[in-house]
Amino acid sequence: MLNVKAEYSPLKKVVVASPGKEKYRLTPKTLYELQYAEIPDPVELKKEHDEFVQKMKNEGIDVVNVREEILKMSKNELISLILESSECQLNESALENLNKEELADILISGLTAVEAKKLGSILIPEDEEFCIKPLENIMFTRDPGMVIGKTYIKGKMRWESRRREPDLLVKILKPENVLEARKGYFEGGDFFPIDGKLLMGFGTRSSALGLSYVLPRLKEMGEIDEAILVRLETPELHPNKGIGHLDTVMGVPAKDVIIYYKNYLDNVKVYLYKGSDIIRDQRPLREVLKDYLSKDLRVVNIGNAEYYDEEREHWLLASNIIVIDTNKIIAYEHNRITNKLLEEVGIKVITFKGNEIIKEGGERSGPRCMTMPLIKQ
Ligand SMILES: NC(=[NH2+])NCCC[C@H](N)C(=O)O
Repeated sequence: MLNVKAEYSPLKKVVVASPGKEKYRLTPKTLYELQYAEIPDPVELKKEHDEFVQKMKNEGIDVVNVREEILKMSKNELISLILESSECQLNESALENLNKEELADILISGLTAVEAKKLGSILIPEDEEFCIKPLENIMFTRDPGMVIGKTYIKGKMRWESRRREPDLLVKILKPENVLEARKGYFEGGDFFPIDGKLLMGFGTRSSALGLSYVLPRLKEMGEIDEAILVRLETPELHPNKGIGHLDTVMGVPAKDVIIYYKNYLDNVKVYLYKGSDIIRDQRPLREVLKDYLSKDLRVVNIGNAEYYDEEREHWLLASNIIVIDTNKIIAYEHNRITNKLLEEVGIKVITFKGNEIIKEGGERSGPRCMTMPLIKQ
C-alpha cells in the first residue's frame, strides 16, 4: 500500500537500485548520451551506495531494491522485455537457456554486440554498439516514478536514455493506482508533495505540458488542491550539464526549513495553480513558500550564500537530501558548510561519502535522486 504525505514526513518504505555492470559500460564516447559527466570507479561507487542503503536500514526503513525485485518476474516476462528493448534481432531460444539472474542483468546493464553475438549470429560491422543500451541511470530511482498520497505517477522522461525506466518500474512495483503522465515530460526529481499540495519544478526536465496534463488529474483524484510551480531556467537545455531537477537547487528537510540556492532561486518565476487557473506570483520562492510550509520558515542558504561556497556546494548537491524522520536527514558528507547550517537550525544530519556517486555530474545527483519513497507519513 502506497502513502506519501510530504517531503518532510518520516520515511518508512523506499525503492533503491544498486549500481551494477551498467556502470562498467561508461566510456568517453557514451558518456553524453547516457547522461554522465565523468567515469566513476565502479567498485567505490558500489561501496558508497551500499553504505547509503545501510544507513537507511539502520533507521528501520524498509528498502526495496530494483535489482532484487526484478528477479520476481517470470522468465517469459524477462525474455519478452529483452526482445522488446533490443535493437538487434536476438535469438529467442538462446535467451531461454539463460537463467533469471542473467536475463535480469541484460535488462538493466544492457547487451553489447559482442555479447549478443555469443547468443547467436547478428550481422553488425562494429562491435562497440549496444543491442540493448544499459539503463545507466536506473540508480536514480527518484525520477521515473513518484508517489503522492495513494497515487503512483508513471513519469515521462525527457532524455532518450531513460525512457525505458518508467515502464520497467511499474512492472516491478505493480502499484494499484497509476496515473500515467502522457504528455510533455514529468520526472520525480522535480516533484515535492507537501501534504495535499504539490511543489514542482519545470522547464529543464519536467515540462509545462507535463504539468498541464498531470495537475488537473491529481486534483480530480483528490490528491492535491493547489500547486506551487517553479520555472527552472538553464542556459542550455542539455542532457548532462547545467540545471537539472528542482531537487538540485532546493530541499525541504523539515516543515519549517528549506535548503535554498539563493543566487539562482531568487530569480526564477513562480506560478500558483489554484482553482482552475495558473497565475504568476511575483514574490521570490522563499516568500511564497511561507504560505505553504510555515510562516516561520527558516531558509538555509547553500554555502551560506557566500559566492564560492554557494557555487561549490550547489554543484556538489547540498540541497539533495532525503528526509528519514522528523528533523532528520541523510546528506552527502562533502557539503560541510550547508550541513553545519542545517545542524544549527535543529536538523540531525547523517552523512555518507559520495565521491564517486557525484561524478555522475551531468544534471547532478545525490541521496534524494537515489530514493523513491513508497511510504512517507
Ligand atoms: N532527481 C535527480 N536530481 N536526478 C538526477 C539524475 C541524474 C541522471 N544522470 C540524469 O540526468 O537523469
